[in-house]
Amino acid sequence: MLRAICLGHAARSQPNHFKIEGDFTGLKKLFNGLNRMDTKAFKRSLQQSENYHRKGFGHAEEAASALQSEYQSNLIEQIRDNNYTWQRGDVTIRLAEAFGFCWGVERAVAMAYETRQHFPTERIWITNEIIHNPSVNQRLREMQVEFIPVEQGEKDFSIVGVGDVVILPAFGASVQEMQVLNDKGCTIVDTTCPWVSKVWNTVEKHKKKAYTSIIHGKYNHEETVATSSFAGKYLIVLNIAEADYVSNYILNGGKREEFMAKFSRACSAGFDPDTDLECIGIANQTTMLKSETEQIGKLLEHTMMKKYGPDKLNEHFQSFNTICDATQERQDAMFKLVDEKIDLMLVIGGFNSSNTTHLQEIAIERGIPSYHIDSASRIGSGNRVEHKPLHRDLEVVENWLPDGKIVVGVTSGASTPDKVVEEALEKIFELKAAVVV
Ligand SMILES: C/C(=C\COP(=O)(O)OP(=O)(O)O)CO
Ligand code: SF4
Repeated sequence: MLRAICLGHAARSQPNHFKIEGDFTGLKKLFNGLNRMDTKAFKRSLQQSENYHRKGFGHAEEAASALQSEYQSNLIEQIRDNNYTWQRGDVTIRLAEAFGFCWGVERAVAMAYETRQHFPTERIWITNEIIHNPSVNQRLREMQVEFIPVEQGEKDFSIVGVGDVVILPAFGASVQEMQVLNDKGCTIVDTTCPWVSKVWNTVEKHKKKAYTSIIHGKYNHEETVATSSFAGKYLIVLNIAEADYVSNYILNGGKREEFMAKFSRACSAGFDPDTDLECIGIANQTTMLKSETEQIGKLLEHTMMKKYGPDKLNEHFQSFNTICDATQERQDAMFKLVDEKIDLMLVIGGFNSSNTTHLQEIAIERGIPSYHIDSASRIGSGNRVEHKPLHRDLEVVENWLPDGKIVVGVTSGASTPDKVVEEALEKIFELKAAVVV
């Protein structure tokens, strides 16, 4: 119940001489709701527009065959059929049982190819990388799909003309970007993976109940930028350490300025940690480390239970697991692979690929020497590799392949074509053969 308390005669000359006391939650929810655009309604109306496409253009077969010839690999098919094992000379390859292109990536890239075929002469744009793989993005450039230019950190949409076609990548796009493109009257081809849209639905549910979405993800990752644009109040936590900091603030309070400095780029406008963490819902970027997402969910559930009591938990906490199946399968396969006797691990995928980086993390946690490369060109002659150690810049390592017989564990991220994996394996076979000579 709300109570208006008069602050007394002296305060009457001031505009707010009444202090409101009581349970503000309902009122705050109402203001937040009024302040924000109805993103759900916007999306629904966009989907009904004749300028909006998310189901391809009837060229699925041609697109599938282009993908097959450009990205598939016979060698990798053979290794799959040979119980994920291959031996040549001194090298035994052990391939993870789930790796490479996921369903959502194949779907998005195929749609981009279909778009080119369907609009052979129109100018086609993409709002950012379609997926985090350099060779696939390069292929789109070669097909004259242009990337929206970025000026001083801001995308410049003024370059897009009325009749142009704009592809939204597999990560999706922010609701503001969609609105700009829709207002311009462009043809929008939406390749957003449905698993990503599922996360948007989750934060919409939080928003409807005026819960703050706690998003486990990277605040500047394209998917999380899009997801947070559909949220009401939100706070993005990168890892368990940040979640722990938030939990501690909820339970014990803390320095507001320090909190705001820490999350300045990772929270919604006007976020107030003292009032916006009373009711929270959990969501996550689809490609985070599954175990960490679960840990964060449990930690915040316990936090809210401790603060409000078990019987009030449902009023203050909501959680839906939005890690996608492909991410789970690739991480589970990696956990299986690192249990084997492996001399070194090769992790192949874009350096900005979140799911690939998490595969690398699993190998490193087990103490296996692990090399993250984005293409076969990183493997040089003379037994050297240029790779990206976790959270560090590129490094060159000499003599990375040990002498004698070796077992190499191999995995690749959800955005890595099998062809790239094959090229890397061929380089390893070549190097080891040269060492023997
Ligand atoms: C498109 C997409 C996943 C495909 O792998 P990506 O490597 O492109 O993306 P991410 O792991 O999120 O950095 C978003 O779920
Ligand atoms: S990793 Fe998951 S969410 Fe991302 S594109 Fe693939 S299937 Fe979709």
